[in-house]
Amino acid sequence: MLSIISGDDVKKLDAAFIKATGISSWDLMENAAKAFFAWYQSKFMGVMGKVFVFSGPGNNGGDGIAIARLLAESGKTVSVIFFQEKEFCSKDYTLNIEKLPSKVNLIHISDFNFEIDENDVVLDCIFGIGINRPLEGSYLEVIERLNKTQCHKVSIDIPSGIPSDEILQGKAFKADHTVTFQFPKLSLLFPEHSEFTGNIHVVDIGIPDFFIQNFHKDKFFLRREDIRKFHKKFNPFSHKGDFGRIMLIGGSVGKVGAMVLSSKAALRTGSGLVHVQIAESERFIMQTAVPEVMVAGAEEIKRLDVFDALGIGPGWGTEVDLSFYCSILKRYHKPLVIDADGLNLLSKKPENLKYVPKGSILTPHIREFQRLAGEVKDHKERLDKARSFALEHGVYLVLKGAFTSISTPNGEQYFNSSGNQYLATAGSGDVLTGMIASFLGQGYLPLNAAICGVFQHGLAGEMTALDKRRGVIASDIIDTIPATFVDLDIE
Ligand SMILES: NC(=O)C1=CN([C@@H]2O[C@H](COP(=O)(O)OP(=O)(O)OC[C@H]3O[C@@H](n4cnc5c(N)ncnc54)[C@H](OP(=O)(O)O)[C@@H]3O)[C@@H](O)[C@H]2O)[C@@H](O)CC1
Ligand SMILES: [K+]
Repeated sequence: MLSIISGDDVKKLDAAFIKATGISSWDLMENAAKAFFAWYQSKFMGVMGKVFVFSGPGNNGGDGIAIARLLAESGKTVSVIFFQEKEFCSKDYTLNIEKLPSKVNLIHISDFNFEIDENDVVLDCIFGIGINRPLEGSYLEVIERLNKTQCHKVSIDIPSGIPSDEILQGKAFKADHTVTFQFPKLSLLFPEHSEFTGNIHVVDIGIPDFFIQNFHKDKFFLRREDIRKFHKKFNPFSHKGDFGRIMLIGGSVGKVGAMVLSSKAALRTGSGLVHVQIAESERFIMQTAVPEVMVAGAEEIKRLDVFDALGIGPGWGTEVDLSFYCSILKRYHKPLVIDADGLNLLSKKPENLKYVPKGSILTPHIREFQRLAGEVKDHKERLDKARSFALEHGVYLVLKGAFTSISTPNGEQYFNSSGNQYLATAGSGDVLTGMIASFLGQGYLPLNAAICGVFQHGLAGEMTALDKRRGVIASDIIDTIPATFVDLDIE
């Protein structure tokens, strides 16, 4: 798991790492350049065009010049386009200029004619996390011109113009790929910046995560290799009771499909027993669609505590008797999952939030969260609000979207890295509810249930999109859940 630290802390981290290990700041830049070069070789070596490296005056520009050297040594035709004479540039920029082989064309921006071909590659090393004001003058002109140029575009560390932790003011470089060092900068995860970042790739520059943790505050980036450790182990002696008994509550008239999806997803995620509480008239549809599910009667609703987890909300409608909802929340004493109409009903009567059992998992998408917590001006404020909401109510708040975030009752935030745009399809949220409720019912801690559910839901989306792309529907995601266990090597 990678810790996400602020741009200001990166500078302190660099200084502390250099002091502790005795390596030089130039070595660290060289590590960054080599890490980028390895990425480039794996992704871009087939691209035969020329490489244009646009280098700003700071260390981001210095990275670019070191990268230009490595690319030229590998046989590429490389030009460096610079903005400032070296005496106005950072120390490691200057050192790298001195090491640049003569075969690299070194061109001042005022002499550059912008003859860039479709097959050429532009590396954006104008500004990194040291940007401290909106772009202007020649920087702005060049970036606007590059944004209109057809070619391959890659940003180093962060698209130039975007600050590391804040929302962009003004313009920025539009990349097809952003190759970021060590961990994704927080602002790369904001939806407002998706048109600039392109695909995000994190490359390791050799600062161990335990070292970074000295600086970390409360934000983490979840990657595929992290997921195994959040899973419980089962063995051949495990029986269906060990896999949990859950109850899903929702499915009003005409909306029982949501419960079909949630309950199937829970079964595919490994639940031993799945009960559903739905509108009486929808019983036949439910049992035909998912024969493995048991439809709950009045008796089960009375004895809620026999269930290892509840999932409330899919297809429930907003006409539900609020006193019935409230009685469920008051009588159930373990963490549960609330989604969709379960959340909308809480927005209608926020005082009921106090009855939500501590450690429960709430899974709003952006609009549902807005109904619950109020308007925000941008994603940064939304994330801050999600954090304070989770702290205040003692819940795990799963804010769904690209890089779904999980805010915890102790103020931490975990960002998911799996998934794609094809998950934005009807019923996808119902699938996630079923998955998280299933893990919770299998005895996972709420954080682990949320992490495994969110990651594998995203992974199932990625895997099913391989041959379906925008044709992915929620049922395909469910069908792919078992393959995610295989893919991650989880028994
Ligand atoms: N551990 C790591 O992660 C490592 C990070 N590394 C790399 O270092 C990068 C950070 O480098 P950095 O701190 O030198 O900042 P960077 O973004 O190059 O620019 C600062 C310069 O720009 C200027 N300036 C600012 N805004 C401006 C504007 N709007 N318009 C005009 N000028 C503006 C500012 O000068 P000012 O005018 O404010 O005095 C200053 O000269 C990081 O992103 C990564 O690529 C690796 O090398 C090694 C390990
Ligand atoms: K950059």
